[in-house]
Amino acid sequence: MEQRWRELAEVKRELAGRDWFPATSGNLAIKTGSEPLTFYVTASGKDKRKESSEDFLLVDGSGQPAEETTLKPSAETLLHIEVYTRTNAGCSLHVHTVDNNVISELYAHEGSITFTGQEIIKAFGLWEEDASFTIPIIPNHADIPQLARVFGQHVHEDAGAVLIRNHGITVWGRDAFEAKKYLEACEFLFSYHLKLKQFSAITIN
Ligand SMILES: CSC[C@@H](O)[C@@H](O)C(=O)COP(=O)(O)O
Ligand SMILES: [Zn+2]
Repeated sequence: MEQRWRELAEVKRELAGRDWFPATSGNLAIKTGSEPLTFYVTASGKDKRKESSEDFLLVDGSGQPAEETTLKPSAETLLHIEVYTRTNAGCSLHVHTVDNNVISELYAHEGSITFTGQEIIKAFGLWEEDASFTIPIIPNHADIPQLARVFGQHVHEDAGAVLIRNHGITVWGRDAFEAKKYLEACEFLFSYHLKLKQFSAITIN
């Protein structure tokens, strides 16, 4: 089987092991060609914890299947297209977790959340002692083309992350390794932040 398929299957297996695909949520993509754009994306509506030869399908730059298939591309394929048309990223990952949903709700009114003073920020390639990492938070538009347009306004670098309010996070990187590293660092920061908030509240009250 093709190398890119195997890489994406490996990422999917690891994220499933973390239980980051509740209730069929989540979708993953990996670029296979740039001119013209083609990428593998998860098939829509499946339990992403399960593994099969029908987990991914190849799509083109408009999100249509690039080969004969009965599979439907992820409902959120347009977001992955934003990543691949605006940057040189090679892999994009979207997961729903309780932590990323709670963080997105808590900081939605600010439009972003910024982390600083944490060693794990180095995972984003930020090595200075006072480095900070900001993740934009966008509204969860039901209309996917509109969601993709708003999402695309925050996609500038080859690696990055955007939270969708009470929905989930989409993270991308130059390759599968970097995208997964970013995702794990984001979820680490969310979990840390929520725990700290909870313990601080208990101590104060
Ligand atoms: C029940 S999960 C909600 C879905 O609408 C969506 O947000 C999601 O992440 C999975 O959609 P999919 O079409 O399977 O890629
Ligand atoms: Zn989703």
